Amino acid sequence: MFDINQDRLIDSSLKIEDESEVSLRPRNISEYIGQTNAVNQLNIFIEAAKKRNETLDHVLLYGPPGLGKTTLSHIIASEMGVDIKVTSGPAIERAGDLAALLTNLKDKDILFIDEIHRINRNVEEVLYPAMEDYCLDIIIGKGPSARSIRLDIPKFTLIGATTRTGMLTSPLRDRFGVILNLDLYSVEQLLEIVTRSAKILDVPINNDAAIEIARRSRGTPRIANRLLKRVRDYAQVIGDGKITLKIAKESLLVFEVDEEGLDKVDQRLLQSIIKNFAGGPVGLDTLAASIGEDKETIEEVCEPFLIQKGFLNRTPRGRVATDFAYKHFNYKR
Ligand SMILES: Nc1ncnc2c1ncn2[C@@H]1O[C@H](COP(=O)(O)OP(=O)(O)OP(=O)(O)O)[C@@H](O)[C@H]1O
Ligand SMILES: [Mg+2]
Repeated sequence: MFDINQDRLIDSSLKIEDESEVSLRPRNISEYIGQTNAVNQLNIFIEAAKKRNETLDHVLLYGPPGLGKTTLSHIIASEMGVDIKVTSGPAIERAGDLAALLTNLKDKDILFIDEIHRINRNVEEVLYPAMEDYCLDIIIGKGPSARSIRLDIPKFTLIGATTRTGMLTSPLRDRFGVILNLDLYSVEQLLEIVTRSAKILDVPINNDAAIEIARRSRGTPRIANRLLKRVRDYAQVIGDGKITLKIAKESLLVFEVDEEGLDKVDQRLLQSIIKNFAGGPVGLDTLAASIGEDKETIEEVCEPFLIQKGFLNRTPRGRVATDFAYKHFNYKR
């Protein structure tokens, strides 16, 4: 009936079906829930740039996947009243690709580069003068007759998104005037998001059911929206279409998301630290090998949430399971 033996439901990376999430995407700053710190700062910079009729300074957004970096970039563009071109680090293969993108922009336009930490080294070097002086240094010819010419490009704004600033080289990081960190969302904020999305999707939902979904969304709007859609399917097939607390709990059980929002990977990770490594400390490499997941997923997807929730600590000697984790799985120290 419900074959959910698919990928990780709780995975916050973008899936094909999430494309329909575009309709759930907030269009302006007033619809954007939470991230007050980032939003307040942005409001000021946008206002100031508009007053001076200048280009917005380059912005770097960082935080775990699915927290709204892409959404925020589109909102910045619409608040500034400019166009935005979207690309990603791995998509820009050669310096020439970047040059083509940049020369096609207009003054004040935004170039959004997702996963900017995965940008090619040669391409990155073209970005430096582009960001700093709005120009490109192009080399014409080869060997002794080669010469370099400077080409002016429009005064654009670069918005870069990355999961961790630590993965950026410092010359690149230093060229961003504004660096904003997006935090995991609180249950209250996720509740607002679930309620808003349910309204847009036109599914009736009880408040206690919405809280349940919010609680199990690992602090991530993308997961909240995804769980809401799956629970909606369940409600329509098993129930009468309305999402009640009972329906929400039942379906989340089928999807193997526990009461704290931990999925199978989170559970395996914590249980492995407890059972195989006596609670830790255990190094990331060893841990990754023991549960057969890659390091990046553990660091960028699992850990921020597990640390926020108090299940896990990162120490200089490795990862440690907390008392709370022991209690959650009913293990004794
Ligand atoms: N502040 C918010 N308020 C309401 N909904 C939000 C908010 N932030 C994100 N969302 C919802 O979550 C979805 C995912 O957001 P988005 O694609 O912007 O994440 P992201 O940080 O760019 O993720 P990734 O790092 O994977 O690219 C959006 O489609 C939107 O529906
Ligand atoms: Mg994105």
